[in-house]
This record gives sequence, C-alpha cells and structure tokens, in this order.
Amino acid sequence: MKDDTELLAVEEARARTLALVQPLSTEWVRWEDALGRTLAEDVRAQRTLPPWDNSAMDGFAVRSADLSAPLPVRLRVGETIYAGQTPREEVGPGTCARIMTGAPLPAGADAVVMRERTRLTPEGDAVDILEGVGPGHFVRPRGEDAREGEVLLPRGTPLGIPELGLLLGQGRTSVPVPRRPRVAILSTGDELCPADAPAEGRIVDANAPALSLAVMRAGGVPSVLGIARDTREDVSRLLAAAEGHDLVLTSAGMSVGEHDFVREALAQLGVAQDFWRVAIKPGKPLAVGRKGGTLYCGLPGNPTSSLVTFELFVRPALRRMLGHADVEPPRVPGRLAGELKKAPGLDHYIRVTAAWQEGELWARPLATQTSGALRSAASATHLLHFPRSSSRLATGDEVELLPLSWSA
Ligand SMILES: Nc1nc2c(c(=O)[nH]1)N[C@H]1C(S)=C(S)[C@@H](COP(=O)(O)OP(=O)(O)OC[C@H]3O[C@@H](n4cnc5c(N)ncnc54)[C@H](O)[C@@H]3O)O[C@H]1N2
Ligand code: MOO
Ligand SMILES: [Mg+2]
Repeated sequence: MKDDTELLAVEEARARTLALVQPLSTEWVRWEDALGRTLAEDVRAQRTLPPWDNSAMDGFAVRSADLSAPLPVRLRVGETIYAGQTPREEVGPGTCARIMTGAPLPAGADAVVMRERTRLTPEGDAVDILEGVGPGHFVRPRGEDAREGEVLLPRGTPLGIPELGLLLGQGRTSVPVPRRPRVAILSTGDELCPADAPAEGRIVDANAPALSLAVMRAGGVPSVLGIARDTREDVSRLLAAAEGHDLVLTSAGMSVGEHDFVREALAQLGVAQDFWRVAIKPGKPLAVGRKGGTLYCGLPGNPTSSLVTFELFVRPALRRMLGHADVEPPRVPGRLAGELKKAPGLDHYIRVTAAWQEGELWARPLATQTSGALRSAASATHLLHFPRSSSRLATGDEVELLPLSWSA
C-alpha cells in the first residue's frame, strides 16, 4: 500500500484526468440550448453587417469638405432618411440630408453631425452647422461587424450572450456544438438507501443526487443508476450497466476498507486505472481511469469529498468534453479572516464564506471542516487553497480562493 509520500500532486492528477478526455461528436442545437457551450466548427459570416455605411447619430449627413469654411456653415436641408429607408437624393455641395441613427448614408455625404451641434432655421429648409467634422465622423462603416465569408467566430469559442446575439444577427438560429456528455452516477454502500425510500438505520444516498445536480450545472446529462451493495458482484453489475456513457462517476468504496471494492470491480471490467490517491484533503482516495471512450472517476464516499473532487477534477473534465479550452478551476485572490493550521504534505481545500470588504475578498473558514458531513459545505462560497508546503496561515494572509460552482 502506498504511503502519503507517494500521493499524486493535485495539478498532476488534474492534468492526467484531462489527458484521458476524448472529444465528443458534434450536434446542431438551437440558440436556446447553446448558451455556455462552445462552437464545434468555425462559423463564417453569411451577411455583411452593417450592410451599408450608416449613421451613428440622429442629425445631418454632410459633405465634410463643406465644413472647412468659418463656422457656423449654413447648408440647405434635402430629404429626411429614417432607418429602414433607402436614400433617394445625392447630397451635393452646400446641402445636407436629415438622417436618423441606423439610416443608410446618402451618396455624396461622408460624415454626420449630431443634431445637438446644429441649429435649424425657423423655416426648416436650412441648418447652421456649429462644428467642423472630418470624413467618417459618426459614420458606421459597411462591414464593421461582419463581412460575408470571413470567420466570424472560430471553433472552440464559448457561446455567451453577445456571441449568440452576433450569430442570430447573421440569421443563424442553430449552431454546431459538442454534444452534452452522458454521465452515469452510481453509489455504493450497504448502509445506503434511496432518498425516496428512506429506511430506519440507513444512511440516505445524498451523493448521487448531489452529483447529478453538479453534472447538470456543468452541462452534462446525468443518469443515476442506483445503489450497489458492498460486494464485488453487485458493484460489477452496476458498473456494467454504466458502460457506453462518456463519464462514469462512482461514489464511495474507494479507500482501504475491507468492503471498498470499487477499484477491484473497475479493474475486473477492464478499466485501465491511471492513478489512485491524490495529495489533497478532502478527496485523497480519488481514482481515475479509462476504458474505450469512457472516463471513470471513482469519487470518495464522504459527501463533501465527493463534491470537492467533482469541482477539482470532474468539472474540468466535463468542460474539456464540452470543448472549452479554459478548464482549470477559476481562482481569485483574497485574504484569510481567521487562523489555519495543518501538518505540511497535503494541499488542503478549506470551505469558506467569502465577502467583499473595502475592495478585498475576505474568507472566513466554516467552523466544521469534516468531509463526512455535507453541512460542512453548506454556505461555503469558495474553497481556500492551503498549500501543501504551508503549515500555518494567519489573519490578513493573502490566499487563493476557488469560487464554487455548487453555491446557490
Ligand atoms: N485507513 C484509512 N482509512 C481511510 C482513509 C485512509 O487513507 N486510510 N481515507 C479516509 C478518507 S480521506 C476518505 S474520503 C474515506 C473514503 O472512503 P470511501 O470512498 O471508501 O467511502 P466509504 O468508506 O464507503 O464511505 C465513507 C463515508 O461516506 C458515507 N457515504 C458513502 N456514500 C454515501 C452516499 N451516497 N450518501 C451519503 N453518505 C455516503 C459512508 O456512509 C461513510 O460514512 O475513507 C477514509 N478512511
Ligand atoms: O480526504 Mo477524505 O476525502 O478527507 O475525507
Ligand atoms: Mg471506505
């Protein structure tokens, strides 16, 4: 059996997990289902936008050369052009057109003067221009947003709201994205009973539903396969039912107890284990392996350990499946409000509630840090990284905080 000096460092365990991820096939989805996903192909512009030079302001379309004379310059006012209309007249020397924001620039004009910098004559057929402007002033040039045929958004682009707006502006209502990963979740443990049939003297299986919410939030499609009893046969039976998924998450049975059979059952099934046991707390007995196109993550049974390992290893893997380049757990600088002590050796991830105060994020560790109870994770907003080399942190120390994807 390995001792703690042989445990894998957290960064290496994550890198090795990510290296096992295989790309998923592409599907076309409507924009309503595309938010937060990534483009599986380059998307080219189908139309030039804006289709014509147009005005950025309500005002007057002018020939800028006319305004080099001493100000104010009086111009004769021709037609009025609204958005959605096509100009009919050319703007000749000494004349201008009234124009609204978004309306096409008429021939002859090369600039727009905003209405507030002009004074219309009482008759309304001429205008005094109060400022001189150069060519292109307040003109939105044709093709500023997109030119037909060019790559508008490259493959891998995460689809946020402006990206989807840009694509919709091109008349695209569906986009190619990696399909959502299918994730099987199974619990193991003789002590467990399902949440909808709670039994006296049993522990309700909270891990499978909690993990399935975490999978959904990460963009995957969970299926909860049930509870395996602590026998090789029953764990193997449920693992066999999980075959064909993109990711299989097991909970519990990962440590060195006499009924911890999950690793054995995985090996029997032909899953090649890449690593077991990581130098972290909570979550040390994590195991990761692969068989064919399926990634297997054996998560520790302690409820908070399963969620912390989800956050640090499983969520990055799901993001990679979904085509994201940026998959590392996000981190932000903060300061510790409190004292922390530990023996050096393991990276600890401390559940904290962090709040802004005078421009800094102050992290207060939750009173209980046990991994055996989910209550210790409730109301945590971040995980505070207490580095392996360190044994003491004091109030005011600079720390690294990982915002939690679990929080409300
Ligand atoms: N001798 C050692 N013992 C343990 C070590 C070690 O290094 N040496 N590691 C400890 C750590 S760290 C963890 S984490 C746990 C992991 O245990 P397992 O993955 O084997 O999980 P179990 O032993 O089956 O269960 C642990 C605990 O969690 C409860 N549990 C399990 N599944 C669920 C569920 N679906 N919903 C709610 N609660 C669940 C279970 O009842 C146990 O209380 O091992 C330590 N031991
Ligand atoms: O690391 Mo275990 O995951 O502490 O409870
Ligand atoms: Mg155990």
